[in-house]
Amino acid sequence: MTAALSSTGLGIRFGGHAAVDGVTAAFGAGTLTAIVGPNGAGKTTYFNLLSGQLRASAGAVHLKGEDITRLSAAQRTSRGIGRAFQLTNLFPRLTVAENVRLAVQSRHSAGFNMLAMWRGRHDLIEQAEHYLQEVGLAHRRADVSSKLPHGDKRKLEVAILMALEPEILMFDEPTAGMSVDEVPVILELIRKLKARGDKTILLVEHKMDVIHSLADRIVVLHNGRLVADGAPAEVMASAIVQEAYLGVKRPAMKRAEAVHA
Ligand SMILES: Nc1ncnc2c1ncn2[C@@H]1O[C@H](COP(=O)(O)OP(=O)(O)OP(=O)(O)O)[C@@H](O)[C@H]1O
Repeated sequence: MTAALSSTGLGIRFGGHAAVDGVTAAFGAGTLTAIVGPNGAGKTTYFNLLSGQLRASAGAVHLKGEDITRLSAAQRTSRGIGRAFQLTNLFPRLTVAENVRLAVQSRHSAGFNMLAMWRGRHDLIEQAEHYLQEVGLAHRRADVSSKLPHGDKRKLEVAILMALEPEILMFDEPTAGMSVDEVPVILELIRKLKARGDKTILLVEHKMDVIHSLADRIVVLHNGRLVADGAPAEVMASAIVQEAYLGVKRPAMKRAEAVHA
């Protein structure tokens, strides 16, 4: 079966350094894959290559069989690749509701800049309200987004992503900087998206409990290379992961600590 999203020999060099080095992986529709690896392993760079923020110096990216390697990030978004950034896709001066409405609107019209068009479009307003309810931000609908606490900004980011209704959802450390009691809210949202069964979800994550509770599969990157790919239990038990990744937390793994640094 054709993968929803795949990379073949994907790579990029910064100067002489291969940040991502020949990564081949395929992500099936309805699956959630966690991308893990030590700091500097190339996870975010790999995400950037898949979503089009960076152009590959080698290899290809395919979306449902179509070669999208040369497409811009905006073209990939319009084809169904959605990514939650680290808060960079919020309009800080707009309210929470306006941010989500713009995302809904972008699916229904060409423009991002016509809040006036909302008059009379109760169907779109209701859709935006639905996503706000889903992420538990309805009570914040009139707040200016720049004034939100960090956790609420992350929830808003997820609401915006959901409102874009992408087929592929990419989350880069969605719970980073969140308080302990906020983390489950985001995890529940991702779990719900997964339960729909029609989304392909990629998640860069450091927290092992999060990975274990959500992932169908784990891809491990190390020094830009894919070093393991499989079911969570199998991958976490593999020697290469124990040494290269989990090793950073174990006293005997001085070498892995050096890699981590
Ligand atoms: N724009 C860039 N220019 C030069 N080097 C870069 C650039 N972006 C990333 N790198 C380098 O590429 C390597 C991979 O970085 P990347 O941020 O993808 O790792 P990561 O696995 O996401 O790390 P972390 O877990 O710390 O976020 C690192 O050595 C990093 O310094």
